[in-house]
Amino acid sequence: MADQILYRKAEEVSGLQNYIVSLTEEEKEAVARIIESLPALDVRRMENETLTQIQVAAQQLPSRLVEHLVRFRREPNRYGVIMFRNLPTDAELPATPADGGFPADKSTFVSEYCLLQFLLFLGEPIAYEDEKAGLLIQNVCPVKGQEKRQENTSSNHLNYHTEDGFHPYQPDYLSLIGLRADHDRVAQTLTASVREVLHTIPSTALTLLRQPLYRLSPSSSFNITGEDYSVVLPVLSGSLLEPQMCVHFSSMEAVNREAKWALDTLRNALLHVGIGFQLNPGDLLIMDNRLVAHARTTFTPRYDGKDRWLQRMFTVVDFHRSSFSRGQGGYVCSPLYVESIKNGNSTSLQASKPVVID
Ligand SMILES: O=C(O)CCC(=O)C(=O)O
Ligand SMILES: [Fe+2]
Repeated sequence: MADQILYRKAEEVSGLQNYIVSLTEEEKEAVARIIESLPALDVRRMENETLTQIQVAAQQLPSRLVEHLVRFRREPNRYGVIMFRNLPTDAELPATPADGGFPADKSTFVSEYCLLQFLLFLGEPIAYEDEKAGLLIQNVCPVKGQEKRQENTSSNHLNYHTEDGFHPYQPDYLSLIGLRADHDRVAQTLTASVREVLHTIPSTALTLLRQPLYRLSPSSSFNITGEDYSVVLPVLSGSLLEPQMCVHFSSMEAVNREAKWALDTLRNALLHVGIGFQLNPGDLLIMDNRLVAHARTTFTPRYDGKDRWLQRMFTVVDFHRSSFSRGQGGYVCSPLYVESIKNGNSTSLQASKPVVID
């Protein structure tokens, strides 16, 4: 069932305005000039050397923007998000990919370069072979026939979730850049931060939310083959006063009634602090995936090539932790595989296939 939609528009949340950074025309030109100096990108084969060149070039970004990124990484704000507006955009765009896949006919790379330049200040890029073909920069578009799915190819309400929270190497940061708005300009990406609600949650609920009492199944965007699988996790972890949160209001189930009560309490609290961001061309929203859950409101696609189109990229702060899964020099985690635990009734997801080095 879809969550009841309750949110304030980002422009109306006064404290958030410090973290909505609109580029001046000079800053926009400076970003565009850096991008012009960079070669054409092959998004399907991003070499380490290419990433290094992009990151070196990004050191020339206007210092105000760099300062915002550095501060966000060091001390995330209570909303767990930062947004940049008025970024340069691609002069021409091909049709919005009908299948949400790679747009082979996109011949300029302004949106990709904006994502990469900004996100490389927030860790190392990461992707997953079982999701969106392991693309580092993924396309988020409505797909015909998938309107009601709880994944980003849908257009009905998408419930709050932590991105890939079931994955051992889930993203620390998740970013979305707007290429095309929806026709009616109604789609809002919603965020809800644990830091906004923690003080409202009774301590009994907090204690339960810190226990591994929550079963989480991978999202349907992940092509994991095998039997039924899930992981059992706590919802809150880490610091008592500034915990991390992992939730999913479609694919997470509490294992008993008390745990369900605690999750419902958190869910209701989050539903009251939602913030809505409309992602127009040139808008970049960066979320700390450890602090915020995100969702999306309903919109109506026309499947006419001009539908809503976002691009998405993930980063992690500790890249080494996933090195076994990624193998040498790569940023794509190898497929998860499912291993039954015969003595319990459960299954568990294993980190990855071992990497074979010739
Ligand atoms: O469409 C959106 O605004 C967000 C979709 C989403 O949850 C995602 O791409 O991770
Ligand atoms: Fe998502």
